[in-house]
Amino acid sequence: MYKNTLRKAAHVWKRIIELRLSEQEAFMLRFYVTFTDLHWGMFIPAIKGQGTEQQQQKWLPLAYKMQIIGCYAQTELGHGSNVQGLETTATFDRKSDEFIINSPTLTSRKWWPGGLGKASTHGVVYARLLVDEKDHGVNGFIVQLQSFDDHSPLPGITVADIGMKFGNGAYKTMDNGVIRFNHVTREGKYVQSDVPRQLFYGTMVYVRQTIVANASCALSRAVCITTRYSAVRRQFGSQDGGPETQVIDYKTQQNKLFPLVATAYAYRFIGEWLKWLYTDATQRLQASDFSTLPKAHACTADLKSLTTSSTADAIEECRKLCSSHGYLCSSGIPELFAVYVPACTYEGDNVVLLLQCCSDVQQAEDWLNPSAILEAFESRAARISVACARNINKMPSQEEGFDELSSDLVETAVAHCQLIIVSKFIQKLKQDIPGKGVKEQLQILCNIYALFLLHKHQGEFLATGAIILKQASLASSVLGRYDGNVYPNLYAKAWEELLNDTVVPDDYREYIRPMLKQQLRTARL
Ligand SMILES: Cc1cc2nc3c(=O)[nH]c(=O)nc-3n(C[C@H](O)[C@H](O)[C@H](O)COP(=O)(O)OP(=O)(O)OC[C@H]3O[C@@H](n4cnc5c(N)ncnc54)[C@H](O)[C@@H]3O)c2cc1C
Repeated sequence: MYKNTLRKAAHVWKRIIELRLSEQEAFMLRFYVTFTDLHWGMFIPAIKGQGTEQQQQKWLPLAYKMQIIGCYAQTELGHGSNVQGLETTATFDRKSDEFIINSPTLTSRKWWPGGLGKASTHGVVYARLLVDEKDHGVNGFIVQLQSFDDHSPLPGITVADIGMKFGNGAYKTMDNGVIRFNHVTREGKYVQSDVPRQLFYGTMVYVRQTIVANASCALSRAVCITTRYSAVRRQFGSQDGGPETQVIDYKTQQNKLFPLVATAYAYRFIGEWLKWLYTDATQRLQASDFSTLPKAHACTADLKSLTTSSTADAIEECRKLCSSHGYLCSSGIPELFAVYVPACTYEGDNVVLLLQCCSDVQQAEDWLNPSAILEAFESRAARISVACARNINKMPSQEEGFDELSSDLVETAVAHCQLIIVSKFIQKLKQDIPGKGVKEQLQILCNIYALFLLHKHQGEFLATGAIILKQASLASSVLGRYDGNVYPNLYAKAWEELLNDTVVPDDYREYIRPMLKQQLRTARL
């Protein structure tokens, strides 16, 4: 799969040059090829957004012509969301006038950057800048990773692919990588950057607004597949040998599908608005006006979180709406889901982003009181049931009422079942439960369950902004080890990856080298 991606990337690049495509046209063509995603999607924007003029003049022409391939190396084995916790160091050595890049611990090794494992020759590496033992915090450094002669890692660098990922193809076609720097040096002179700190946020705003736009694309594909199939699929309802009912005519199907179709449109418009917001903020930045940047930053972070979470859920919902056939890879939905779902994690974990943007959201403490939980579930179930019953009574007959309001009935049933489960859980906790500490743990689990539902159906509850983490299955996983020895095992497991049998990918000579070595005079880029 990786070889095939390299082949496609090389071909796409050839066509971009032959057809003399503009940046926008080239973007559309590359959209379907993941291997160079990070080069164009993060490496170049990081240099454009954070580099000094001198740095841009040096690196951008090389990057635009793909004479270097870059990645964005921020996340480490031990830290993702907490960027301030990064451990990689860049120590300025006055004697040699160099930065020495080092991974002092196992957890400091870069872990995840797309394109790092095999393809990239360079990376924007985020590291703590140490000058005369003073820590200047996390800064970006352009570091050469592979030799231009044979693509082997430069001295002091250990680099590999991190291993198989979720899905059938999806991100398995990308060499997300791990890298260890052992006192790596490069020539360079330390110059205090004159680029305003705020521009760092400008890069994030750019990347996140493209993610929001992509949410609409992914969701549109899912609802398009589902809507067409729902019109073709027929189940039940045949009268006198006539055709069965199209499943799109069932209210329950409509109730789930139509809001998703509407959402795809809503996301498209919000994506366009964010693009405008970004362009406006960029123009102002050029005039050293930073006034709109905080708003643009908050909006893109918040909307990135909201749109990617709901799109991932929506694609899965579409799979269910296509039922068994949606589970087949040939439906296109499983692959779409596998490609899409990490958007909830990369460029900022969605929960963490929401926490950043909604600091005034109410806390969950009040809901830890069982009677408050029960009251809320009871009143919600009662309100929905009464409303539903009233609406059914307004119909000419009960049968027609049940048919027309089937979605409401499903909602009522769900609310009622959830009330039963929560109340039984609470009831159980009033009894004696043997085993030291077992009751306390069950109490926590009960709260988690109830608060998860409160959060999921917050529109119905008019509830709080409490955030609940879903529990993942931990069985036979390097993450869920009984001994907690996660990092060494995660790290060791990566080296079992087939792609890591050779340091330089087998296909380097065929695809990467020709791309890096070519002279691209005809390109408009
Ligand atoms: C497909 C893919 C591609 C990627 N590409 C790149 C790349 O090119 N370059 C790169 O540098 N990185 C990349 N990443 C890494 C990505 O940026 C990180 O995964 C992301 O920042 C989240 O960090 P983490 O995975 O370490 O999660 P963690 O931060 O460890 O989060 C674990 C859990 O803790 C929760 N949590 C964390 N902090 C808080 C808090 N303060 N309050 C409440 N809950 C919290 C989170 O919500 C989450 O549920 C990629 C990841 C993926 C999946």
